[in-house]
Amino acid sequence: MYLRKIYTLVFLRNETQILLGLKKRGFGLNKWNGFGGKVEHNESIIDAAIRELREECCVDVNKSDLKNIGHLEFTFEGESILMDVRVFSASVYEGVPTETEEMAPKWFKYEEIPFDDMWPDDRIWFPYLLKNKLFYGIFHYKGYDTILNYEVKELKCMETFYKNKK
Ligand SMILES: Nc1ncnc2c1[nH]c(=O)n2[C@H]1C[C@H](O)[C@@H](COP(=O)(O)OP(=O)(O)OP(=O)(O)O)O1
Repeated sequence: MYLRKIYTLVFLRNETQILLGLKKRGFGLNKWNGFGGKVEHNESIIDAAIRELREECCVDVNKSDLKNIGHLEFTFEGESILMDVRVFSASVYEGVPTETEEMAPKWFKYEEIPFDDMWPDDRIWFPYLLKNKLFYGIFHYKGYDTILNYEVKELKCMETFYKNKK
C-alpha cells in the first residue's frame, strides 16, 4: 500500500516552443522540467499549479487557461511513497518567465527538447503531450535513474479518467 502525494507539473507552450526550467535545488536538481511541486494542505490542485508556476518562474496564469493534459504516477523500489503528478498545459499567461532561486526558465523548440538532461520517463510520455493527446503513465523506478517497468496510454477524457479512478 502506497502513501499518495499529489504534485503539479505545468508546461507553457506556444506553436513552436515549450518552456522548461532547469531545477537549481532539491528533487530533480540539474534536470529540465515543467514547473510544479507539492500540493499543500487545504490547497486545491489547480491553485497549487498556479502558485508553483508563479513561485518558480514569476508567471501568472488563470484557472480557465490551464488545461489538465495528463496524469503520471511514480513509485520507487523500497519506498512507500507514490508520487501522483497532475500535468497541465497553458498557452495564455501574464508576465515574463524569469529565473528564481528554484528554476532557470528557457524556451525550447519542440524538436530540440533536451531529453538527455530530463527525467528518463519524460521521453516516453512527451510524445503524447507534443501530439496534444491526453495521457496516463505509471513508472516504477530503481533509484532515480532506472525505470524497472512502466505503462503509458492515451486517455480520451481526463474527467472520465478521474471519475473511474475513485
Ligand atoms: N520523473 C518525473 N518526471 C517528470 N516530472 C517529475 C518527475 N518526478 C517529479 O517529481 N516530477 C515533477 C513533479 C513536480 O512538478 C516536481 C517536483 O516537485 P518538488 O520540487 O519536489 O516540489 P516543491 O513543492 O517545489 O518542493 P520544495 O523544493 O519547495 O520543497 O517535479
